[in-house]
Amino acid sequence: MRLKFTKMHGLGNDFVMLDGISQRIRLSPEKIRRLADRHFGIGCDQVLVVEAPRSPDADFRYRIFNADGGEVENCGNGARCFAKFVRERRLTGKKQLTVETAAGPLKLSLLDSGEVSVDMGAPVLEPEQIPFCADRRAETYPLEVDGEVYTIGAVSMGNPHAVLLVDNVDSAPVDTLGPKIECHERFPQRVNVGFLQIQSRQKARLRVFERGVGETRACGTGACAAMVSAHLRGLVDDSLQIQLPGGTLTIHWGGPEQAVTMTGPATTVYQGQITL
Ligand SMILES: N[C@H](CCC[C@H](N)C(=O)O)C(=O)O
Repeated sequence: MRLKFTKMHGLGNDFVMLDGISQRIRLSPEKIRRLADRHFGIGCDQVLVVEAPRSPDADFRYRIFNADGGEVENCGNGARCFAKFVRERRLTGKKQLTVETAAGPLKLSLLDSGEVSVDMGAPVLEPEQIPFCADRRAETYPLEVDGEVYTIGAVSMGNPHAVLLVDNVDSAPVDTLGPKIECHERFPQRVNVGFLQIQSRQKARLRVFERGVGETRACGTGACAAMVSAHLRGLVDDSLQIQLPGGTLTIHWGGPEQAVTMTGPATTVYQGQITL
């Protein structure tokens, strides 16, 4: 199978973008892993496949696959890259888009600045919907890992996130604690793990160990989940600048039942073809 692709990134969280409208795409988990492999394939954190919408209310549908081959529900950085991708490929002339994802519809706006703003929908906080095993909904939960108890927030942005507060992200145990929490038994579908350093009520730093990938240079849904968890704990205002290793996202959330808005860049790196 010969595939045309576009390599893109959102703050260094990188993607192989595939137009599934003008080319017929059949991808097994093994083929996804091959595309994502940084030595035997193109190399990326996620593979995104753009398709025609199933609903008349949407402009497109897009599917998201982690580097390990698993399909997931949502991808914030990917949503921004998707919006730029469909404009650049002239699949649409619109600047306001509705896209179907496995987590539901997202509304995206291409801004004159070149950045993209995404209405990420309202966070999900009920443990069984995250999913996370807990007796009741709370702002924070104790989580035991190797005999030590950590305090986490648990939030879904369509995909599951655990959020830990740290004094300094540079010294956070991302590589050691990240994978242990990713596969913790209380997260039956595994989980993305965010390490959040709050600098003020308007600024924070974040590193994310992503489910199915490992640490990435940025995580859009992770930034949204971290903001929600910090807001629930009364630690930040309604608008937060989050600095990730790859750059900064602006996240806005007014409180429970309200949508989270994420704004940031999307970058096209190159186009190519691959035979799988
Ligand atoms: N690893 C995530 C999917 C990609 C999310 C991330 N790249 C973003 O920008 O939100 C998961 O398994 O739920």
